[in-house]
Amino acid sequence: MGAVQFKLDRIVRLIGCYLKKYASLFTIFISTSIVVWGISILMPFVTGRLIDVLVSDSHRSRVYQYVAIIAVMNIVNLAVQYFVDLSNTKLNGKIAFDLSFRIYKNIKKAPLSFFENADSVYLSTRINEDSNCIINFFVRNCVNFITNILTVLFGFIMIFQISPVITLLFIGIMIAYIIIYKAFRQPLYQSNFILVEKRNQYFSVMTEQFKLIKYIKLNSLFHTFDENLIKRFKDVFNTVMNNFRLNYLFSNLAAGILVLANIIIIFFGGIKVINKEMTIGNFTILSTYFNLVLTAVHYFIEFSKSYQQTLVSVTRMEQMNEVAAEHNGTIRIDGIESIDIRNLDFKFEHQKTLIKNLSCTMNKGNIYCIYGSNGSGKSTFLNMIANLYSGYQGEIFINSYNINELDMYYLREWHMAYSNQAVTMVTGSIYENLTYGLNNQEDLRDTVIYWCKRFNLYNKIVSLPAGFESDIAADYITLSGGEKAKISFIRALVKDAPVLILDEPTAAFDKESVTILKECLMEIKPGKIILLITHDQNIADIADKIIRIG
Ligand SMILES: Nc1ncnc2c1ncn2[C@@H]1O[C@H](COP(=O)(O)OP(=O)(O)OP(=O)(O)O)[C@@H](O)[C@H]1O
Repeated sequence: MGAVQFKLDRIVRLIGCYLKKYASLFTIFISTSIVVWGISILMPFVTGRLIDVLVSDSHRSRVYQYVAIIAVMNIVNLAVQYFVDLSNTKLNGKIAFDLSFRIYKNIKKAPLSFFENADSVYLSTRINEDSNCIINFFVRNCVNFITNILTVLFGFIMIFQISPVITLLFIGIMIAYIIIYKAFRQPLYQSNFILVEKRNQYFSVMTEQFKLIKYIKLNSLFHTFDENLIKRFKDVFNTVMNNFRLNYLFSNLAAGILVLANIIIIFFGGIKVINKEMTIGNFTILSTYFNLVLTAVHYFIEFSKSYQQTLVSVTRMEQMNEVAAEHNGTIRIDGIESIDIRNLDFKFEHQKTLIKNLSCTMNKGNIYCIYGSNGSGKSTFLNMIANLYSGYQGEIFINSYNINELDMYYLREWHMAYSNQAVTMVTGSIYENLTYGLNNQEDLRDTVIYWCKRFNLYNKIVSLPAGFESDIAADYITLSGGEKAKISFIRALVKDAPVLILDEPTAAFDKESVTILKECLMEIKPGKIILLITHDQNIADIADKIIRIG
């Protein structure tokens, strides 16, 4: 019991705060559920009494009385059930969102290295599936667990009053059930763990096919991808079947005992009625309460199955919740005058040194070209200035502050603009993509239009059916590589931050666009530090200084 208690504590630790946040919804849910339960528990008794009134020669008015009571009970039951379902749906939806939102928020603050080997679809399905499972389990059972215990107790008392012998049968059932549960507990947990892991991984492979659709088509890899999916499906399917067999065995062993018990009670009860030792009404009450109790016991069988599933989700959710956040300092500065790199050494784990003893200073009003061969560490260096990597030797200063002291989230949000070679588009309109994350987006429309015209993108956008408001998906494939690169670059320009970081901005540009980009970098450079990675000598000639990497 201690262990079970401890594990329930873990569930409450994860979602306890929502009990307070949604206290009124919980109150409605619990109170209405108790009313519905109360009616269901009293109904067999009233019905049994009605049967006895019908069998005996009682006055008609007593029959009417019972019928009226039963009718009222049913109507109240129907009406209250609506509020049970409504509050249940609201609680499930709201808390599942809150919990997954909290975990997403936490995970996003994890160091970049956490994501390097993590599959995004796997992670998001895992978080969503686990939060739904935990909330569903908690809301479904927070009332049902208590009412089913009460049902067992109440039924126990009723059965005892009518037949103490049958009460012994009932105790026997409970003992048999506990033995079965103890034998199955661990295998159920393990089987559920393997199943959810494999299911999430399979879903991730499935989604990957759509992400890579262009690649699949271009290389006509349909067959290879199909085979891969079929192979993985077989693996998941075997796991599903093993899990099914185990669950089936557990449920049916327990349910078999219940069926046996039911047959015994009908047999003995029937004989007692024939021998006139029990009235038909009492037999009805006995068998209905016995069935209610069996249903409650059955509930505990299902509860223990879903409890093991939920513990799997709790364990996985705890792992997500405990992912340590990356370091971020507290000092906020407004404006960036200089960036100072001192004796920087950096290597990725298990790799050779990438950046060795690098020192340089970058001041406002200059363009710095980061130069080096493929894989020499240029993008890594820019990421280090944004403080995305830790574990380096040496120091990086911004305005004389070590970047580890600075609130880099704030600095990146307001004082750094970034455009990289792998263009990032988000799901939303083109205009949203051009102004993503910026304040007062509508006020920026003139600026956005100005830069779009300058980069010959304006006519293309307004020719689309909804113009700037045309919706695009994050993996949108009908804009050209150059057009996407222009959107990414314009977004960085519109942000108008004191530091502009450009990682191969011209890789997809035509000659004319490269000239325009050079012109506009020259125009804006007086107020900014511009860091530029390029292999294009044609653009490198606007640099005030070359920083060599590797
Ligand atoms: N997160 C990472 N973990 C391990 N190795 C990494 C990681 N990111 C990059 N690397 C490796 O570090 C090296 C430098 O990568 P980086 O992207 O900085 O090179 P680059 O100079 O910008 O190259 P390119 O000119 O080809 O764009 C590469 O060999 C790359 O494989």
